Amino acid sequence: METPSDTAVVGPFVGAIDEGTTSARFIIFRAGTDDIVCYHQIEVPSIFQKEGWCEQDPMVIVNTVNECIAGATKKLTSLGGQIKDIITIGITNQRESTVIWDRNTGQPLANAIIWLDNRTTSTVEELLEAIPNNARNINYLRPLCGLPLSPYFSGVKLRWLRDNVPTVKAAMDSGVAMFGTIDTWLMYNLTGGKNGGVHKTDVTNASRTMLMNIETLQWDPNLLKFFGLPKTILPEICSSAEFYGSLAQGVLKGTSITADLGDQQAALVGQQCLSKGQAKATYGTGCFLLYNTGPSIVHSQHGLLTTVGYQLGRKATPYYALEGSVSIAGAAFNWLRDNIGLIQNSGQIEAMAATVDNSLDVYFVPAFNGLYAPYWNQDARGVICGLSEETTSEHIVRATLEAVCFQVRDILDSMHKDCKIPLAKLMVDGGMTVNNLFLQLQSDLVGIHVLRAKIAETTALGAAMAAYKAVENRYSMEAPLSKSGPREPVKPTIGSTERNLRYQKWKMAIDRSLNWETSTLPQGEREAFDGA
Ligand SMILES: Nc1ncnc2c1ncn2[C@@H]1O[C@H](COP(=O)(O)OP(=O)(O)O)[C@@H](O)[C@H]1O
Ligand SMILES: O=P(O)(O)OC[C@H](O)CO
Repeated sequence: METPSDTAVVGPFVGAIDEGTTSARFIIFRAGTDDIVCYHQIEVPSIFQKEGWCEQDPMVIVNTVNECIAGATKKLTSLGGQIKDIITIGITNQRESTVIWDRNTGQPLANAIIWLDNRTTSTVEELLEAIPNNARNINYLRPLCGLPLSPYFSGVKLRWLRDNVPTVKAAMDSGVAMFGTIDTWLMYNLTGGKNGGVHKTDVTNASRTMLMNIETLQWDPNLLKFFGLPKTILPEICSSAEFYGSLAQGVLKGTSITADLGDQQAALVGQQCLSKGQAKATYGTGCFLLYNTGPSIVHSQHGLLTTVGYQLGRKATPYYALEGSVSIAGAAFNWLRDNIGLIQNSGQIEAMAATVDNSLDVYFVPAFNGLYAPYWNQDARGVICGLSEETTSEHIVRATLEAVCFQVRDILDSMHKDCKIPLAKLMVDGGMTVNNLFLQLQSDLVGIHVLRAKIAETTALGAAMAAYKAVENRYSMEAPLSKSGPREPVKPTIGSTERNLRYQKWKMAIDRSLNWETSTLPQGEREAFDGA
């Protein structure tokens, strides 16, 4: 007869903290495998103080992660597992979101400015004005950091904090300010906070700040000068897989942290896109497509980001990626639910969209906070075009799914132009990929094989794999994972003529959304409008 000890889960285990935009989770994997033993997940609320602003409370983020650790380890114990068998943990996080705190008190000086936050459009304008020869070129810093000037990145958010929050400016001037992306903030707190907490980040997160030189992988004095930021606030840049520090308290006191990666890069690792030419797309709040360019830095000529993919060890070769970032993907459905009331929950989306054969020529560009790749147009705003008397809610829901697919086509076209080799298949993961119709539309509208990940938690898996690699040298990241056997590709069912016609219409919709915020009416019409 089976006894409890026969069924108890057995270590070694590796833990992964995944601190995403909408929720935090702590997931416990069987070491070196993609077997999830247990996990605990809690939503993290965003604070919307003003139009275009998006913040989170840094202390709530830390407390939520600690609760997730407590919750998951409790479940591990109830399964008969031993907490001491968690041999190490990795951290993965929403990127670019910016925290600044006081090194004496360990307390935040402001709420975290979340990556989606659009308050810094005027900061971008001011920075553009500072570019020599009146060039106003958003790509001015690309050769140094691989990124265009955009409200998206941490350097711009930090500059806004310096210019608009007097206590931050004073703390920067007096040398007591510390800056971190969410990984750094969490690690500082988990390893002791003001009482000896480490101040570190990894190359993937640092590559999203606009402050790191993409070649040297060190903070760049010219970039710091451009943004007017002091070096004293910055964490040490480490590889993505090495010893960072040990937890200072709680049930995991003494456990080492041996990995740190931005969430999209962690998903690249978790999807085992570890060779040049492999790519993955993660569809959550936004959508992020990363294409592994190997050890070479490819500077995009077509609106993509050059970013660090991973560096799995202090002496390991850094791998780079081209990234296409879409700020609004699944978030468009949250808007349909919360602001418009067109759907009640995400479970309805597939069935509703499937009741119609097509979107009846409706095109929806959900450019709520401007358009990211490849347009980088912070003044774009959302449009729904092609409405007719026959248009129903179902057509709009279907057009919303298609909007994500077309945005991915925009990115893949740019990748093709930058890398010359068309992508044969795309690994996909994230919340939207439970939707089978969506995967079919993605395959149809791009003309590519789409392969869904077999485990949903590829991001956490990537962090766990990197953390294990740092403590177990013999572990091969390419080793087959039990759940990652051959995946059934979703293949295109429409031809290129239809695909290209639909894409031309999408481009027309994009034209209508670009520069909306700064568009002015012709003089006569403006006066008539003002007088109305
Ligand atoms: N069946 C579905 N069809 C389309 N979108 C979905 C579906 N289920 C969830 N989503 C979207 O996926 C997103 C959540 O995915 P998730 O990967 O958890 O996001 P994140 O990591 O950004 O928090 C939500 O924006 C939601 O609207
Ligand atoms: O938390 P996610 O999954 O929405 O990812 C956010 C990205 O890292 C932003 O760049």
